[in-house]
Amino acid sequence: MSKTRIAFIGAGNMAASLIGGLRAQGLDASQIRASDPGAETRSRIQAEHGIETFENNAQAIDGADVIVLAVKPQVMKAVCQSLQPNLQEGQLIVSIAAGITCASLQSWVGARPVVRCMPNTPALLRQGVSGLYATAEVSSEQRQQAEQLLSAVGTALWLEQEQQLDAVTAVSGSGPAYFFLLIEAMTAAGEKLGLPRETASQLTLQTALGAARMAVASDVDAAELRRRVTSPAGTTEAAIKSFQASGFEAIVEQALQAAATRSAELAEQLGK
Ligand SMILES: NC(=O)C1=CN([C@@H]2O[C@H](COP(=O)(O)OP(=O)(O)OC[C@H]3O[C@@H](n4cnc5c(N)ncnc54)[C@H](OP(=O)(O)O)[C@@H]3O)[C@@H](O)[C@H]2O)C=CC1
Ligand SMILES: O=C(O)[C@@H]1CCC=N1
Repeated sequence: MSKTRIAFIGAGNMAASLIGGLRAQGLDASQIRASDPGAETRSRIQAEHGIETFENNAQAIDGADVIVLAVKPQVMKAVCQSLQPNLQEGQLIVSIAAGITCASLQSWVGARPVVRCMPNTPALLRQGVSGLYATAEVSSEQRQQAEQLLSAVGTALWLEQEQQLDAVTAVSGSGPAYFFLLIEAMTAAGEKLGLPRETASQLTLQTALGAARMAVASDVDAAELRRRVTSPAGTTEAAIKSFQASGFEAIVEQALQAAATRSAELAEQLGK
């Protein structure tokens, strides 16, 4: 990574998280470029990270070793097709878009090395996790470059099958939103039980943080940690029984299935 030059196409939420992580890891601002149609977006990213920005995508990729496609899936085809004539030999394409397959990307940019990955927004705090899949054209040096890019913002896990990215998207790509939803719901319920909103919020947030840290640090699994909180005939047991009577596990399974199905649908709808 010491000399790798990286160009981001699209400088929105995820690109900003990744650029922040790379800069915090010590990558020089001169090694990173970004392009985006939004003048305000470009000014913000330039001011925050000191990198050069462009309105024109072709200018941003000139001389880059790695091109990170960080645009919405809906514009990916148009972006790839407009980049294609300007791509240079040996450039690695890394896509972070939900749903869009390597086959679609290669049909738009040519049979080039492509890594498809799915990061998540805690990348902003370098607490992200990503799944990565590489096409056969990707060299071992390029695999390392992609892994270092995603490792700069958290944990990077290689996948054997591209299809597994639908599941990664359902679990960790969209996952932060599920925890935020639980935080919202617990805070509101605490308030209904008579706590001031700010107190309910602090109790919920510190409990979420503490539980996640315990689960990560512990040598026993989450089910055992849960059992240790659950006294026989106590308060936790009452709450867990209520969750389970409402089909908690099935609700979670159905929600993740809906996300994975949507990921596959995006591939179908936007991949041609
Ligand atoms: N947000 C998340 O939690 C995650 C998102 N992803 C994936 O990351 C990708 C980006 O998502 P996110 O960062 O949230 O989206 P954002 O909308 O925040 O960022 C996308 C950026 O691309 C810009 N853009 C639009 N058209 C072009 C173009 N032709 N050339 C260059 N830039 C362009 C947009 O500008 P404008 O707004 O003006 O259109 C916007 O600034 C998506 O494909 C998503 O699936 C992956 C994992 C997690
Ligand atoms: O909701 C989405 O489609 C994107 C992909 C994963 C998280 N956000």
